[in-house]
Amino acid sequence: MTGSARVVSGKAVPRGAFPHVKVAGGFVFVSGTSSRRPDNTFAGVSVDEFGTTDLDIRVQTRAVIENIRDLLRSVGAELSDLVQVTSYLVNMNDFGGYNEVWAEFFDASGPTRTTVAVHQLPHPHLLIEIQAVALLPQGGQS
Ligand SMILES: O=C(O)C/C=C/C(=O)C(=O)O
Repeated sequence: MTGSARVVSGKAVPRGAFPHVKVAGGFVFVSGTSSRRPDNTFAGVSVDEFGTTDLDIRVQTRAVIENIRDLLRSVGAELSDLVQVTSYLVNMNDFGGYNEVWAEFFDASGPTRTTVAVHQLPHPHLLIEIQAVALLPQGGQS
């Protein structure tokens, strides 16, 4: 297969036969990433004793970006190396909270971005998933 693919230890295991990251042609391709933790719980999700579920777009967005940061670091790249991002929201009413947290990490010199709403993500507690491409810096692990 083309490129160098990695499943990164210490991160939530992919829920299918695909890697977290693939380095190819000098770029790092990051698979769709959620707020899922290594123990398969989710940041930004709380359920009370009655089963009432609270989903927090700000917490989920921050966790997704931090998960992508960790995946990039596994090959020697950083968030500042991102060149293109696609974000998937299940509800565009979350756009404001998502955008607010985004701006804690990036400004208009950062990656190009496209945000779309999708019908569903791979778990009902997910509000957001992000897929990204970074330029592998000199000294990164291809
Ligand atoms: O890994 C997750 O929690 C969410 C992302 C899943 C995918 O994008 C996928 O399985 O293709």
